Order: sequence, then C-alpha cells, then structure tokens
Amino acid sequence: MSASRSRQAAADLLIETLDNRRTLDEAMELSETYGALTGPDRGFARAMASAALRQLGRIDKGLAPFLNRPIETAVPPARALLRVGAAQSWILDTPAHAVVSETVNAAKQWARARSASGFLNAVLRKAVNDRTAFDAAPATSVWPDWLTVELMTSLGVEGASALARLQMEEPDLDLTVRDEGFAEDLAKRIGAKRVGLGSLRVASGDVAGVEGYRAGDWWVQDAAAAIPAQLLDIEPGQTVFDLCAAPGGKTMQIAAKGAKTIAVDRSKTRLQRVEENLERTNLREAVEIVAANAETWSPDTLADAILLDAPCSAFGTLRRHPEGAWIKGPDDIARFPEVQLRLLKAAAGLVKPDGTIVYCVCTPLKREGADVVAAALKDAGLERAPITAEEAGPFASALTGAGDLLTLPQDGFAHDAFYISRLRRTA
Ligand SMILES: C[S@@+](CC[C@H](N)C(=O)[O-])C[C@H]1O[C@@H](n2cnc3c(N)ncnc32)[C@H](O)[C@@H]1O
Repeated sequence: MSASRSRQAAADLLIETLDNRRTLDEAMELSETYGALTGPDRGFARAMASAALRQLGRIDKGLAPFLNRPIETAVPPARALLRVGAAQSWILDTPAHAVVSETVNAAKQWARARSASGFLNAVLRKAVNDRTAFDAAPATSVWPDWLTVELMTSLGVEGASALARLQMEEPDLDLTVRDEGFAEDLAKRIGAKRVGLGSLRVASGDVAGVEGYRAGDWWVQDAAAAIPAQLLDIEPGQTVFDLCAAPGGKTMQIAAKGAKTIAVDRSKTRLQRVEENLERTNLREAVEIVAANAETWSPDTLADAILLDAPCSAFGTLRRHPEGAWIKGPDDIARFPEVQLRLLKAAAGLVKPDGTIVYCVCTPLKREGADVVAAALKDAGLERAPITAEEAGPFASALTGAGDLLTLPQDGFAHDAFYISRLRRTA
C-alpha cells in the first residue's frame, strides 16, 4: 500500500509542476498525497518526481515507441504515472516487477487514474524491458525543443550538450560560510570539499542537519552564485545596494564583509525570506531592507558599489530546478532583456562616480547577459572593469575575451551557469 502511495505522490508532484506550472518546491508544499507520506516513502516519492523532471524529454522519447498517440494526449494522472514508472526503471534502477505492479496499483487506488490501469500495465511491462529509445535520445532532449534551440544558439551544440549532461546528475549542496576564517575548520568537521572561490561542497541531503545551520554559520549558495558578491571588492563601512536581493544569498555575503547594506526587492513576500535568512545568520542589523521597484527607487545617498542580480530566465539553474524548462515558455522569457537593461541603467544612476556595479544573471542566454551589458555600455555612463584571471581563480576558463564571466561546465566541476560583468561609472 505505502509503495503504491509513494508512486501516486510522485505522480501528483508531476501534475502540480507540469500541468499547474508550479516549482517542485511549491508542489511539495501543496500536494496532500505527498504531504501525507513520511520517512523513506516521502524520500522515494521526491526522488521519483525529481528524476522524472530532470530527464523529462528523454523519458517521453523513451516511452514513445510503446504508445500509439503522443504522451501529451493521455489524461494527466496516466501521463504522470507513466513518467514515474519510466523514471524508476531507467534512472533509479528500481526492479522491474516493483515498477509495474506498484505503479499500476497506484492507478487502481486513485479514482482519477483507475480507468487507465490496464493501459499503464501494458506500456510499463514493455518499457521495463526495453530502454533503447531512452538511451538513444540525445542529452539535449531533456529540454523542450524550443529551449534546446535557444541554448544551442547561445552556447553552440557542444556547449548546450554539456549543460544538458550536467542536468542529468543530482547536484551537490554548496555552502557559503559567513566567516571566511572558519571555512577550513568547518570543511573538516562536516567532511566538505572546498570548491570555487571559498565555497564548501557536501552531498545533497537534509540541510538543517548539517552542523552550523541553526547557528547561522553558513547558507546554501551554489559555487557560481557566490562569485558576483566576491567581485565587488568592498571595504568595511562602505555603502552597498543589493538590488533584486531576495531571498538574500548575496545580501548575506555583502553584509558579512562589513558593508552598510541596503537590500532592495519589489516582492514583499520574498523579502520575508531575506529577513529570515539575515536573522538566522546574525546579520540582520547590518542590513536595511527596502521594498521597492529598483527601476524607480530613489535613495538619499549614492552607493559605493551595487550588486544587480537581475530577474532572468534562470536557465543556468536547471540542474537544481529542472521543471523550469517546462513551466516557462518563450513568451515568459521574452521580456527579460528589456527589464534587465532598464534595471542596469537605473543602477548606473545610483552609484557614485568611479563606483562599481556587478551585473549578473543565472542564465547562459546571450541576450540576457552579454547583449544587455553591450547595450548599457553604449549610453549609460558605464565602462567595463574587466575581471582578471587571478580574481576568477578556478573559474578563469570562464572568462570571456571582454573580461566578463560565463560559468559553464568547462570549469571542471559542476555548478550553475551565471553571466557576470563588472562595470564602473565613468562620470
Ligand atoms: C534572481 S532573483 C535574486 C536572487 C538574490 N540576489 C539572491 O542572491 O538570493 C531576482 C529578484 O529580483 C526581484 N525583482 C524583479 N524585478 C524587480 C524590480 N524591478 N525591482 C526590485 N526587485 C525586482 C524579484 O522579486 C527576485 O526576488
């Protein structure tokens, strides 16, 4: 019974994400079937849903030979259970008899799926014995076709393929340590590897169980996401604006360097996360939190430095949030370059002459990275302050000819894809 409940919960998570266009984190909050599970059943349900989302396009290609209609035409519970069954067999190596019997049982016990149980049984019995089409599907078919074209246009065929292969692996957990001086010691105690510019890496798992969580000694932040704030080169006491700050990963880095930090975000809900994160890490007093649109916000003083982590398509974080490839479409991401350019131009007016702006986006799409920076350099009173190989350290191979960073799998260890440019106000 509990084995089939975990299959039903995994399928429910897929319906919440793919049909109702929510993130997997939101789905796990909302799904009552998932919420009712405990212990290993809950962990297995999450693992099945996560594996299915991570390789969704390949799974659909793998199932296609056993279906006489496109999978999209199946009713949502049947479609979701098919994908859950395939993910168990082809990715999680669940024994064939358990895949078929427990996934079909899940359908029989689920009113909305009951009528599809015979169909599921027939398809899954074939699928567990034949993964040929799944194995033959190219890595880039983890994404919908339109996104593969987008990523190939920005990164080339090999670059996009490398990103897709990375998405198929379960990512580790990266931590940023509040007090850099304790990083080495903490790394030893929790058995972490040092990666990037001072991040610690542990296997993914229960975050709150890692030593130092409650004391606020560290926070979760991908090794590439930790770079932008490091490039600000802040002196203690300087005024730094963190525009687009929530949930506050980079705000904490800036505050931990002793800067007078103003964290601006237009989402009051997301600013609550900033507040919680600052409280937990004992950095709350160093930061003023402002709910405002950074395009029109007019503070009393100019900043010594600004970090602008602009809203973006977030396709550089698909290995952590693979559902992003399926719940966003071309129309959802079309507006970003204009918004990013407006925010960058606004930032140029908020920093002192000679002051630094670090612009970053967690996407490898050229039109949200290099193209936005090129447009701002034309008429926003900014010049590039190229990032040096010494500053980039293990990310040096990610430096562009112009001195920006585009962090991709080429750096030799897995991390998110970010575009980062450092600019200076000229007058
Ligand atoms: C990529 S996230 C920022 C992540 C954050 N810097 C961190 O490291 O944790 C982008 C943020 O921009 C905010 N945002 C989008 N448009 C904005 C605007 N016009 N003004 C201020 N914040 C904005 C969103 O609410 C979102 O929280």
